Amino acid sequence: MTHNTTTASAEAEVRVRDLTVHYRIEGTEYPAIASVTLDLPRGRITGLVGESGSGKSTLALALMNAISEPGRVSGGTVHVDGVGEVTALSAKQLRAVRGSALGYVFQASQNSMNPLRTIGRQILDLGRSHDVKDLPGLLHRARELAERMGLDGKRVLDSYQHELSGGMRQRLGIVFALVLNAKVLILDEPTTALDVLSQAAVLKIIREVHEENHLSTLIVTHDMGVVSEIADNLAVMYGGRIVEHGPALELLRAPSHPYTKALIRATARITGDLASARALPGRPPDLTTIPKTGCVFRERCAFATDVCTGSEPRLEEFRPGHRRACHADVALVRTSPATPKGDVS
Ligand SMILES: Nc1ncnc2c1ncn2[C@@H]1O[C@H](COP(=O)(O)OP(=O)(O)OP(=O)(O)O)[C@@H](O)[C@H]1O
Repeated sequence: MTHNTTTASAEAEVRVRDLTVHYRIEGTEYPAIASVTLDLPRGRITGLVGESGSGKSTLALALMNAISEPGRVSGGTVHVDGVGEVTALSAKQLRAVRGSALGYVFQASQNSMNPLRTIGRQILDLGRSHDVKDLPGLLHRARELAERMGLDGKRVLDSYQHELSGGMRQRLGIVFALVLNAKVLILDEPTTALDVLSQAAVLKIIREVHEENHLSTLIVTHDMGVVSEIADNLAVMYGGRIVEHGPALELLRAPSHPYTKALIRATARITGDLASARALPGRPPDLTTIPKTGCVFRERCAFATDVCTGSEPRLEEFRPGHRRACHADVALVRTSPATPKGDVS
């Protein structure tokens, strides 16, 4: 692991402030993420974790201003250095920025290639749509990246999507995200189609390319094992909120939010002990059941008191570069063996 130990000193390439996204369901709007404030520092990999439905993909899409109907960005800002305010860009400006300044691999993007064109032609299309002058150079870089991903570069560039396995397409998704030399890289579940060995190899390459190009990288995953291997900083989401954010090692060793603690305990690869790994009890809320007042985690939290029903805890820094949103005492959460409430599944 090559984790840095602080979030505070690095310069932020991406600054998200009070970002809120609503989805409309049967005529009523519900917040999928609420007042998210987060910096993605240059040269750092930030892991975004949380159970299914916590709002991770919505946040990743909102960073690119790519939320579509029935959703909308209803508040807040996303500032990217060298690009400006992303939520204020026109559709044309957005097309130019996506892929070039902002590289991304969205969930299931291994299924979203053009079935009628070879991968090489699609790389050329990408280059042309971003006014790349040196197209042979672009192909060369794509081939080199593919080879670093453990693929036969020439073969995959000459292939059509249907000739490639899910794992190969997933690696190529990462090649597409990196080939235009983006400064910000957003990867949503980049290794889910890979077996554990390939996953480790691809994570290593992401880390190398990230360091060579001094990127700001966000990796979205529900897999704490993935982020424990690669992330410098971690942001933990629950019910559309960031509930803890700080240096990865510190957060993994001494979680200070009851939800982070439960999430880590449920991950055998981190505890290193299958027998001691405990399933996270209870279920996360969906959009219609997220509490409107108080702490969103209180119904599953072993530390909840009356104050958690009455007021929502703010995400506040309790030591440099480490923030959490919880009313309970930090030391108590860190030292107590308490597990979350709920019906053990
Ligand atoms: N297009 C949509 N219309 C309505 N609700 C949506 C839409 N997309 C997402 N949601 C809801 O918004 C909430 C957040 O979803 P999101 O996909 O961002 O979570 P996630 O943490 O990325 O989950 P997963 O790990 O399963 O992808 C969920 O309750 C989800 O059902």
